[in-house]
Amino acid sequence: MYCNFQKTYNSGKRSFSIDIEASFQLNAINVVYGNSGAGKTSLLRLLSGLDKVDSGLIRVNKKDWLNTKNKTFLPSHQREIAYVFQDYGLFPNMTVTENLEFAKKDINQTLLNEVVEMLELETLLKTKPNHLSGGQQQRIALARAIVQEPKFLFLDEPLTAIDETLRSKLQTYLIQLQKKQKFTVIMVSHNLQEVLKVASHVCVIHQGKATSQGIPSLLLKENPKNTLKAVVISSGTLTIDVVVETQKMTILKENILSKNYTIGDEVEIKIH
Ligand SMILES: Nc1ncnc2c1ncn2[C@@H]1O[C@H](COP(=O)(O)OP(=O)(O)OP(=O)(O)O)[C@@H](O)[C@H]1O
Repeated sequence: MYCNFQKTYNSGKRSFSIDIEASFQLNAINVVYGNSGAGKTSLLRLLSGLDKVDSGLIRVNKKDWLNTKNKTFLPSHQREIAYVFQDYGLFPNMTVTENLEFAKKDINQTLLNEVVEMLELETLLKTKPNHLSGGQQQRIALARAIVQEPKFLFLDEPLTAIDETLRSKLQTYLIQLQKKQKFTVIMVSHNLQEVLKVASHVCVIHQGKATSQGIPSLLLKENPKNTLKAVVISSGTLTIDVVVETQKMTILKENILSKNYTIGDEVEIKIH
């Protein structure tokens, strides 16, 4: 997927311009990474056709989703995208089951059952979204997107409200599911650990521009001041392994006890 487009958002006296040239890998997990306000959500909305660009091109498999030169504009539903919004966008008047079943005609029951189990939704099925926590609603929004069996899954910070243990499990599930279903994921994240775990391609956004793109280890090289947070769970040598698709990368080995850390302390680790 290739895009090169421009858009200026205006609200009152403030304006924000996006000018992005980027490529995303098909049948892979791509992460859009950047600080708050960098333009990540805007990029996703423009790629999906929810917002219209001022000028530019989006080309997917030699087909134009958008080309302002010849006025091509494929509406969102024709791009075969399922979108998980930052505010979840669930139907408040429907139960969880109804929200999920409404997502697709002739829903794949096997996939639905698997997703309900993996996202731990069994006990929530008869409840309406406004009786649920943010993390629970986020899981339902993710489930609803997956059962649509889209070609493209656009995820805007889909796991932020979910506790760490379940988040890690869901990241692993997303990696496995992507390999099985072979869809293309474009996922917004500002969590470096998440990028390293799930992404095979990363696009870094800064002030509305794509500043670097490539495999996640490239991102680390280009941002050597990035840090990871870890909690000391045992004494001895601290080794952190990060699996990036086929690569295994040891970030740092150091004797933590020599620095007077004790079990339970949070440590920040610089990436070399
Ligand atoms: N419809 C709009 N009208 C005016 N300004 C907008 C509009 N949409 C986005 N912006 C501005 O564009 C900038 C980028 O917003 P965006 O939500 O894309 O950032 P982000 O990287 O996703 O941030 P976050 O991580 O905090 O969600 C912000 O300054 C925002 O105020």
